[in-house]
Amino acid sequence: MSFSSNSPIVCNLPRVTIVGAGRVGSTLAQRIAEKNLADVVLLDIILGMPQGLALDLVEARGIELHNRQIIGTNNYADTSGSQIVVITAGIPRKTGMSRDDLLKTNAKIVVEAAKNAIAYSPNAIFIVVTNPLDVMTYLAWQATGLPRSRIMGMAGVLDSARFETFIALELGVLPADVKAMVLGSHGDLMVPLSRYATVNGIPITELLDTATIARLVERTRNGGAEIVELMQTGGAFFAPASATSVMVESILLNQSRLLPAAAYLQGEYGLEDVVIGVPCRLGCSGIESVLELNLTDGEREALHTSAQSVRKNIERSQEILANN
Ligand SMILES: NC(=O)c1ccc[n+]([C@@H]2O[C@H](COP(=O)([O-])OP(=O)(O)OC[C@H]3O[C@@H](n4cnc5c(N)ncnc54)[C@H](O)[C@@H]3O)[C@@H](O)[C@H]2O)c1
Ligand SMILES: O=C(O)C[C@H](O)C(=O)O
Repeated sequence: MSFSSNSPIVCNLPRVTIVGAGRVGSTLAQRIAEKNLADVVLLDIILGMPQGLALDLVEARGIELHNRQIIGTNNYADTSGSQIVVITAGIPRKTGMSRDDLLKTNAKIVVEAAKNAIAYSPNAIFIVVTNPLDVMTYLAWQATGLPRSRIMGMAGVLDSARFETFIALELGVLPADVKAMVLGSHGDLMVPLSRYATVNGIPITELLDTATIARLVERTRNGGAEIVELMQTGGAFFAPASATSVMVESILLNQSRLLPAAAYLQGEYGLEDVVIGVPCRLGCSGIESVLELNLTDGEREALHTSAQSVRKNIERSQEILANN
C-alpha cells in the first residue's frame, strides 16, 4: 500500500519562538503545543538542552493528541519567520533577592536576545517574561525598535491570577468565577484593583471586609516571593507559563481579550516613556488598544509611584548597558 503523491502543499503554520528553554520557557512550550496553538522553537545558549527538551515534548505528542512541531536549537536562524517571540532568557532570583537584583545580568541577555530574534522574525510580536519585567520589556522595545503595539511584557495576567486564587480560596468559590485585575509594575509596588474584583459580577467589597481584602492584596504583592522562599532557588513557572500562554492564544487566535500587559505608554494614565502593566486588548496585531480605567486618586497615585520605580531602573539599565 502506498500514498499517491500530488504537488506538495506548503503550509505556513503559526510558529512561536521561546528564547530561554528553562523552567518557564519549557513549560510554556508544552502549554502552547498541547493547546495546539502553534509550532514551537525553543532556543537556549546551553548546547543540547533545548534539543533534548524538544525531543521529549515531541515524544509526548501521540499521547497528548497533537501534531505540533517542536524544535530545540542554539541557533537563531532556526527561529526565522516566527509570529510571536517570547523572551524568558535570563536568571531567576534566589531566596532573599528582589527582582531588581537581576537587572544587571538580565539587561544584557534580553537586549542580545531581542536583537537576535528580530533579525530573523521582523514581523513578530514580542512578549517579554524575564525579570525585572517592566524594565526588560522597555529594553526589548528599545533594542528591536518595534512599534509599541508589537511588544509587551507578561506579569499582570499572573499577578491577577494570584489575586483571583487568594480571593477564591478565602470565599471557597471556583477560581474561574473570580475576575480581578492587577496593574502597575511587576514588583512590590504592583496595584491590585480590589474595587474592580468580582465573583461572577458581585464586587468582592460586598463579600469580604476591608481587613481581609488588604491581607489578600498583600499576599498578591508577595506572590512571587512566597514561592521563591519555598523553593529557595528559582521561582514560579507553572502559573507564569499558563499566563503567557493565554496572551499567546489571544494574539494568535485574534481573540481581543482584555488582559493586563506591560505596555509602553504614551500619555495614558498621565504616564509617558515608561513600560507598566495596564489593561490591553490583545489581538492579531498585538496590543490593539490600551483601556484607560477611571481610577480613584489613591489608585492613580499608586500607579504613578509604581511607574516612578520602573523609571529609576530604566535609568540604571541605560548606565549598565552604556558601560558594556
Ligand atoms: N514576568 C513574570 O511574571 C515572570 C514569572 C516567572 C519567571 N520570570 C522570570 O523569567 C526568567 C526565567 O525564569 P526561569 O525560572 O525559566 O529560569 P531558568 O533558569 O529555569 O531558565 C532561564 C534560561 O535562560 C537561559 N539563558 C540564559 N542566557 C541566555 C541567552 N543569552 N540566550 C538564550 N538563553 C539564555 C538559561 O540557559 C536558562 O535555560 C527569570 O528572569 C524569572 O525571574 C518572570
Ligand atoms: O517572583 C519571581 O521572581 C518570579 C516571578 O516574577 C513571579 O512573580 O513568580
